[in-house]
Amino acid sequence: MNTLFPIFVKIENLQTLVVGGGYVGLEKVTALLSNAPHAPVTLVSPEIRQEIVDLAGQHPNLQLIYAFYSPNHLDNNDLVIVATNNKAVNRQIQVDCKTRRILVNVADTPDLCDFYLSSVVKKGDLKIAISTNGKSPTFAKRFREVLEEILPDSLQETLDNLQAIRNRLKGDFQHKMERLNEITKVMKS
Ligand SMILES: C[C@@]1(CC(=O)O)c2cc3[nH]c(cc4nc(cc5[nH]c(cc(n2)[C@H]1CCC(=O)O)[C@@](C)(CC(=O)O)[C@@H]5CCC(=O)O)C(CC(=O)O)=C4CCC(=O)O)c(CCC(=O)O)c3CC(=O)O
Ligand SMILES: NC(=O)C1=CN([C@@H]2O[C@H](COP(=O)(O)OP(=O)(O)OC[C@H]3O[C@@H](n4cnc5c(N)ncnc54)[C@H](O)[C@@H]3O)[C@@H](O)[C@H]2O)C=CC1
Repeated sequence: MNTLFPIFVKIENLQTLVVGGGYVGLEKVTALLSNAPHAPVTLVSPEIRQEIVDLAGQHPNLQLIYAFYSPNHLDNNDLVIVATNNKAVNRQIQVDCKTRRILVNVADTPDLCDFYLSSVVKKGDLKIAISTNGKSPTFAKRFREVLEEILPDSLQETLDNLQAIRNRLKGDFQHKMERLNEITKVMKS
């Protein structure tokens, strides 16, 4: 069954905590900040990879805490991504998050995740998130590369033009919808 419900989150408006400062922590922080450079993110870990320290140098909104996880680190956070190399700690953090109704991702344990990260294709304002329902992240990565290759850079111009037309169109909702459907019909051929 594929029951995942995709949403696009305004991560700048939320507080995100990443637990674990290793390779996976780096991947997840990079994923967050490459989409939203100003998103407020805190990373807690006794040891933190140099690449993450460098990222914090470029992003004042990335706060580093050198400590082992404790439940008070969850305070004021909306989303938590767990990436320690200790399964028992990961599980405990997941339980703590559920108690507090905080959405949680445990990178190495799909069954403990409330949400998955996706492969992200971005061409200007167009963003496509790819999921394989946890089956093959590598397929998601490869498919992202295929889409990045085939989507033309001119897409942004098309979106800008469509926005201008959308803003100019007068009339009721029905009329606008019909016009915009008419104008974009060419995409289907
Ligand atoms: C369920 C999910 C939960 C989550 O992490 O959110 C999850 C779980 C796991 N990943 C594992 C491994 C790898 N993950 C990647 C890469 C990515 N993983 C991402 C997402 C997800 N990974 C979620 C499902 C997404 C979906 O539905 O497709 C991407 C898309 C987004 C991101 O992480 O930002 C990002 C690609 C970004 C890009 O480049 O576009 C690579 C390849 C690589 O890095 O080259 C490998 C090694 C190869 C392999 O093992 O497949 C393991 C085994 C760990 C172990 O063996 O210890 C588990 C655990 C398990 O499956 O049990
Ligand atoms: N979902 C995914 O994409 C993938 C998941 N994994 C899994 O993710 C986990 C982490 O992998 P890596 O980052 O490569 O490991 P790593 O060993 O590079 O990093 C682990 C980090 O966790 C920190 N840590 C340990 N105990 C902690 C605690 N109590 N509180 C806070 N931080 C703590 C360590 O200081 C270290 O910085 C592994 O269990 C691995 O199996 C691995 C590859 C891909």
